[in-house]
Amino acid sequence: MSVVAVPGSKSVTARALFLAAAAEGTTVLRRPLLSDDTDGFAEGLTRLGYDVRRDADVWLITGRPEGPAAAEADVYCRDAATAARFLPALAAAGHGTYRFDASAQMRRRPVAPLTRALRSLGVDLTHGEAEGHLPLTVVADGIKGGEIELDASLSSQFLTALLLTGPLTAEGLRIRVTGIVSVPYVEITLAMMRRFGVTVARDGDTFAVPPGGYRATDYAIEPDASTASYFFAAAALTGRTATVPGLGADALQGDLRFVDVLRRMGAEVETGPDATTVTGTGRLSGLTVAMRDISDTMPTLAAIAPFADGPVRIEDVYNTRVKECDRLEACAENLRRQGITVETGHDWIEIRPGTPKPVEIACHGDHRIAMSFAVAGLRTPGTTFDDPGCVKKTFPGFHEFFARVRADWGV
Ligand SMILES: O=C(O)C1=C[C@@H](OP(=O)(O)O)[C@@H](O)[C@H](O)C1
Ligand SMILES: C=C(OP(=O)(O)O)C(=O)O
Repeated sequence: MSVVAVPGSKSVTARALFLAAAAEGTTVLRRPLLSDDTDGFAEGLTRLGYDVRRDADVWLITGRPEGPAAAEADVYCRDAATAARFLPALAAAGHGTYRFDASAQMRRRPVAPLTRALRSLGVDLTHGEAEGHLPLTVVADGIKGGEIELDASLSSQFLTALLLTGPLTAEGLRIRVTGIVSVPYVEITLAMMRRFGVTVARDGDTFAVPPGGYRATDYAIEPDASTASYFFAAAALTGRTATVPGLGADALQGDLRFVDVLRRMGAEVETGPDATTVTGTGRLSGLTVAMRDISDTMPTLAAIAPFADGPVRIEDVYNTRVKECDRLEACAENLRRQGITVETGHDWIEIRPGTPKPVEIACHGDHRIAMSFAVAGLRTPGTTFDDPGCVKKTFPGFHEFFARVRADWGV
C-alpha cells in the first residue's frame, strides 16, 4: 500500500488565480500547484499589475474587479494554454494595452474561436504574426457584454475564459456553444465561480453569466487528477496499491474518472469520501473507450496499452492533436519505436498487445508523453527520455517523486 500525495491541480490553480484577481478583496489560496504553468500564470497576473504574494503553500491575491492595474504590459505565457487563453480575456475587461506571447509550442496552438468571440464583443484585438495564434495584443477599454456564439470543439478553455470573464463585463454575457470537448473542465469552472460568488444559469447549450459578484475567499486547491493517473496506472501495471488522498467522491476534476477505465481493464478501485485507491490485480484487459471528456489521460492509457491482453482502442480524442504536441501521433511514434503495432485515425488510436523494447522516448516537449512512458517504463527497464525536464509544465519533481514511489513498492 502506498499513499501517493500528488501536487495541486493545474486547472484549479489557474482558475483560482483568475477568480482571485477578479474578486473584491484578498483571496487566500492554499496548496496551489508549483509548476511552470502556474508560475507563468501568477507571473502574468503580476505583470498586469495585480498584487500576488506567494509563499510556498499559501498565495495571497488582492483582486481588482475593475481590471489590471498596469496601463501597459507584456505577458509571456510560456507553454501554458490556461494562461494564453484565460489572461487575454481577463485583460480585455480592463483598460490598457496588453501584449501576450508564448513559447513556440503554445504559439502553434489555436486561440481563434476565443479571439473571434472577444472581437465580436467589441474588443480591439490583433494577432501579431499568424491570425488565430499568439502573439496578440489587446487594447482594452472594458467589455459591455451581450450575446455571443462560440465553437469550443477544439478546446473548452475558450468557453472557460469567457465564463470567467462574464462577471467583469458591464451587462453580463450570454454564450451559445456550438460544439464542445472536455466538458468536465467547464464544470470545474462553474463550480469554482460559485465558490467566488457567481452562479451561471445554464439552459442547454446557452450559458448566462450575470455581471459583477465575485468575492474573495479562502480556497484549498485539490490534488491534480491528471497527475494522479500516472500513479493509478502504475499500480494497475505492477499489481501494487496507490492511494491518492484529497481526491475523493466530491473531487471537481473529471480526470479522476480515469480510474473507471482502469476498473474496466481489471484493476480494483475504491473511491472514498477523501481519497481514491487503485490496486493492480495482475489482469489488464483490452477495451474500447471514448476519452473526449478526459483526454489528458489518453497518453497514460496509450503508454500502458501494450501490456493489456487485447487491443486497446481509444476514440473521440481529436483535440489531443492540438495539445503540447500532436499526442495521437507522439504516442503512436513512441509505441512503434518500441516495436508495438499501432494504428491511428482522425480522432482515434488502436494499440495491439506486445512487449515494448527499451528505447529513448521522444517527448516532443510534452510533460504527459514523458510521464506516461515513465509509467510504462516500470515494465520496460532501460527506457530513457530525450527531454525528461519537460515534466516541469505540471510536475517539476516528477522523476524524483516517481523514484520514491517505485522504491516504496519495490519495483
Ligand atoms: O481548462 C483547463 O484547465 C483544461 C482543459 C483541457 O483542455 P481542452 O479544453 O483544450 O481539451 C485540458 O486538456 C487542459 O489540460 C486543462
Ligand atoms: C493540455 C494540457 O495543458 P494546457 O492545455 O493547459 O496547456 C495538459 O496539461 O495536458
